Amino acid sequence: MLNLQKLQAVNGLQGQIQVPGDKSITHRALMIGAVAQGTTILRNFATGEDCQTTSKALKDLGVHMEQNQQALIIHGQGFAGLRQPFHTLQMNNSGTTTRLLLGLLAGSNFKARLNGDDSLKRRPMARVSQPLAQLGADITTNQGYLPLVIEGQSLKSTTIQLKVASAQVKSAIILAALQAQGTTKIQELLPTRNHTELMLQQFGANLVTDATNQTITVDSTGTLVGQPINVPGDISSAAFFLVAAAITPHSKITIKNVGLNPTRTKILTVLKQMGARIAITPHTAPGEPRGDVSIQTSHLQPIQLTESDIPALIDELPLLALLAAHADGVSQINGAQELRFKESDRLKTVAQELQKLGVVIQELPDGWIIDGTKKKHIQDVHLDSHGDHRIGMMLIIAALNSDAPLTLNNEAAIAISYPRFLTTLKKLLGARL
Ligand SMILES: O=C(O)C1=C[C@@H](OP(=O)(O)O)[C@@H](O)[C@H](O)C1
Ligand SMILES: C=C(OP(=O)(O)O)C(=O)O
Repeated sequence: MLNLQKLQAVNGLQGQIQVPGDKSITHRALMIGAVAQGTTILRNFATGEDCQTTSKALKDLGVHMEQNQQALIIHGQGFAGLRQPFHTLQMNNSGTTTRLLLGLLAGSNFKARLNGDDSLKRRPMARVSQPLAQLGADITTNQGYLPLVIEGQSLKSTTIQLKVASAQVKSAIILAALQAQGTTKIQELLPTRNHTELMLQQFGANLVTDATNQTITVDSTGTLVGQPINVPGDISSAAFFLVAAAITPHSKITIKNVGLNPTRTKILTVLKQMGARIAITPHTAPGEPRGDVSIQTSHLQPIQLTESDIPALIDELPLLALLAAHADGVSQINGAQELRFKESDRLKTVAQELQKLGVVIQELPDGWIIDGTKKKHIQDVHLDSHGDHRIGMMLIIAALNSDAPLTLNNEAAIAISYPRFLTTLKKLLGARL
């Protein structure tokens, strides 16, 4: 149990920090590096538990990797270099590992069994096994959930219309399409993060995107060649501190080297729309866009968001609820039903935990209504992450401005994406470590 009373922001948040490398990009670099030919050198990669789950699974599949102080070196031997694992592949808490790996293994010449922790076992896998089956994949799920068995098949290309706006599902299909005979067309429901597409283009895949039609065309004729990848800071991790500074008096912070891929930056747009004093200085480096982001304490206006706004800030929505609780008016978020399928049912857990803090928040089937003008007294000092890293970190930020004796249960979940979160937060608070 974490004592949150020790983490009060008495003098605001100040200073300059960096956040860990992007989790989504790290998962992809590990997997694509593993099936490319030659050496992939990965710098500034995410070291949280989810990405360790990916590297462990790849090692279990026979991929050779070594780590020195600055870089992870992956010795890829093509798709044909993957080997049947000796035991069940453990997906732990990571949805991205599970779903992308299914795409990677769909065209192999062996069988693998995948399982996960209790949270992951509650998350839907039919959304990925069904479209992969259209390419000829053979996946037997436990009624749409883990554990599952995948038996590699020779795959045939086709056209696939995605039924959910999910970068994980899209990426799984793209990774399978690289192994399918012919040309696969994927039609997205809404644009989602495009790190898989950008990285595969860098590695030499034959992949074309059409932003106007939201289609991706993948041909298996390209050859993937190992690449150097310098991962930008994770905007989804940076967001905790951006929101903390915006809502905490006397704050002014800068986060260096944050990933600024437009499919991920909606939180910055929304902060601006809400009136946050934010400045972005882009870098000119090649590869994924990145830059420095500065923010100060701000007077916030309410916001309305609908379905098309959601994918580009999907993981920041718990934080957005907290921002809305500090805005001068009533905010409404709709079209966010995907939050029910994350590490926890985030629509429910966010409402439940913020209500403990006296926030006036109503859970809707697909979002929330949050009245920032009507704060009640603290209802319960015992907060809970529900084993969900993003809920845990959001609650720590929510508690910064309270002098109540608050505690956080299940705080260990933070290590899923950000093991050093508290160290960095304490640095910004000026606290002794
Ligand atoms: O592709 C990815 O790396 C991710 C996609 C999103 O999930 P969905 O694809 O399920 O929306 C996001 O919530 C997750 O944290 C990471
Ligand atoms: C949903 C998340 O991750 P995953 O789906 O990979 O478990 C997340 O990091 O918020």
